[in-house]
Amino acid sequence: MAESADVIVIGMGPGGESAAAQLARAGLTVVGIEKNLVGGECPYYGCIPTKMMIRAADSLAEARRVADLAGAADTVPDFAPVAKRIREEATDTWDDTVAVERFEKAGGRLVRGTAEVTGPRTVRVGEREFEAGRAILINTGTDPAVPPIPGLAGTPFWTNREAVAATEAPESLIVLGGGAVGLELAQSFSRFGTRVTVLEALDRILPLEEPESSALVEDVLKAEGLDVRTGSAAESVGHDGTSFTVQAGGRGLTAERLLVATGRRVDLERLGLASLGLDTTRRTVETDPHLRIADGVYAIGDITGHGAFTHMSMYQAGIAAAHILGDTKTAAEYQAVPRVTFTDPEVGAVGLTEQQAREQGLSVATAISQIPDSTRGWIHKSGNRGIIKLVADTDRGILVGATSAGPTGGEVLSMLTLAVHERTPLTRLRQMIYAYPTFHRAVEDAVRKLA
Ligand SMILES: Cc1cc2nc3c(=O)[nH]c(=O)nc-3n(C[C@H](O)[C@H](O)[C@H](O)COP(=O)(O)OP(=O)(O)OC[C@H]3O[C@@H](n4cnc5c(N)ncnc54)[C@H](O)[C@@H]3O)c2cc1C
Ligand SMILES: NC(=O)c1ccc[n+]([C@@H]2O[C@H](COP(=O)([O-])OP(=O)(O)OC[C@H]3O[C@@H](n4cnc5c(N)ncnc54)[C@H](O)[C@@H]3O)[C@@H](O)[C@H]2O)c1
Repeated sequence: MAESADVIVIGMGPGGESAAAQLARAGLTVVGIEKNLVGGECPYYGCIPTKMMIRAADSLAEARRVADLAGAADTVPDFAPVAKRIREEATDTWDDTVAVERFEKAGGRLVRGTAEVTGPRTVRVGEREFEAGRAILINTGTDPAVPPIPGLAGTPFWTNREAVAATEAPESLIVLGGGAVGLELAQSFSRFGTRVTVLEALDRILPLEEPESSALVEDVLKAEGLDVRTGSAAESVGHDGTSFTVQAGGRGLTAERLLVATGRRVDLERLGLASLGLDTTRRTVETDPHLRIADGVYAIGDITGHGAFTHMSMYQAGIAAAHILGDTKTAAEYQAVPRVTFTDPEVGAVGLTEQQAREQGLSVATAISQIPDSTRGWIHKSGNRGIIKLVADTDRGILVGATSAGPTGGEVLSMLTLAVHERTPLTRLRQMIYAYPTFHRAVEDAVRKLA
């Protein structure tokens, strides 16, 4: 006989966990189904452990800047404290007991296993059947995509999941993919002494961001000694028991480790979405403004295709949970989706890129200011590379997109996110007071240039 609950949450990623707890606290009976770890990719294999690596790697880079600014500092990189932090503070050695207890304390019931949707109100986990009285909420996220490169399958390559479990920095590393995962890990390991090569198939790294951001980060990485090759897809991979060999662009590269960071994949077929009459060959599911993919079935997070970020998953969780609880007014808005790639310099961006704005037929004006030309950037000196780029819709007199790359670029982004979100008139941005000497004063410079 089917076990019943008001709401069944499939996949307890950041958004699933949050929505499930909200709904349980509101008094609904909630079953959360998770096949691996409650909390999902972000705390155990993604955001948190990688940002711990970045924090440590950046401290090494900052110490190396002492020579330019304040005398001398010797650094002796040691990966052991990072590995220890990731195990003990971030992941409890990949144990989710604390998260499970938190969910149960909120009133939820956790079921371990792989769930499959079998109908608009029914879910199967192995031999067990579940029936949802009110809703099914899907938050199953993504897995690393592994390209079909000859020789790759069967080798002991890393994805982000193995990379964050490293106990030492490898002597050498080849990174396939110059997106956020590849670059954050490439720069971190390099700062610990790893010899790093990045192979990006397209003609620039960070291809989803502004070309100026791609050029900036490529420049900085190369100056730090990373070998960054764009327009360079791996043709074959080999492993001799000790090291990897990668053929790319007619040349052979060798390294102790290989990191595959070439994007993510979803399997809507295995999730059973055909039972809802949905097309399971797609890479994402189509949601309505309340995150419904069918009557009474909600989807949130990476699988919705609105940005594979924890903040998106959490944002959508709030809207879906509210709708399940009867709030039919609050709807998802996506005109100001912020994102930050935590390289040094950080690349923050919100809304549309210039190319996206032009493709939408907007009447576009752009302006760029250089962080080193700002007073704060000039004072900062070492490690001051960065830009502010604004993308305006001149018909409406508002910003539709912006990039904030530089030291604390992700933090400076906040005011630009607010401006895009609130559609603040450019005239008002011109009239506001920007504190001196901050990095965000470079925004004022760019706003003036737009005029
Ligand atoms: C290396 C790395 C670094 C990242 N850094 C950042 C960052 O700094 N900032 C940021 O915002 N984002 C970052 N991300 C992205 C972020 O991790 C994801 O966007 C975030 O985890 C939200 O994903 P999600 O909610 O869709 O679900 P996920 O976190 O992917 O969780 C989905 C859960 O569902 C479970 N599941 C899947 N299928 C089933 C099933 N059939 N039955 C039961 N359970 C199932 C999985 O086991 C998993 O626990 C990073 C990602 C990576 C890989
Ligand atoms: N700071 C953050 O918020 C953060 C950090 C990491 C990941 N994420 C999220 O996780 C998702 C996955 O990140 P990702 O970096 O794996 O994916 P991505 O899609 O951002 O980048 C993958 C890169 O690999 C390249 N590529 C694809 N196939 C290749 C091949 N065979 N050889 C060489 N290059 C190849 C692509 O052109 C692309 O540039 C992203 O969508 C991102 O939103 C976010």
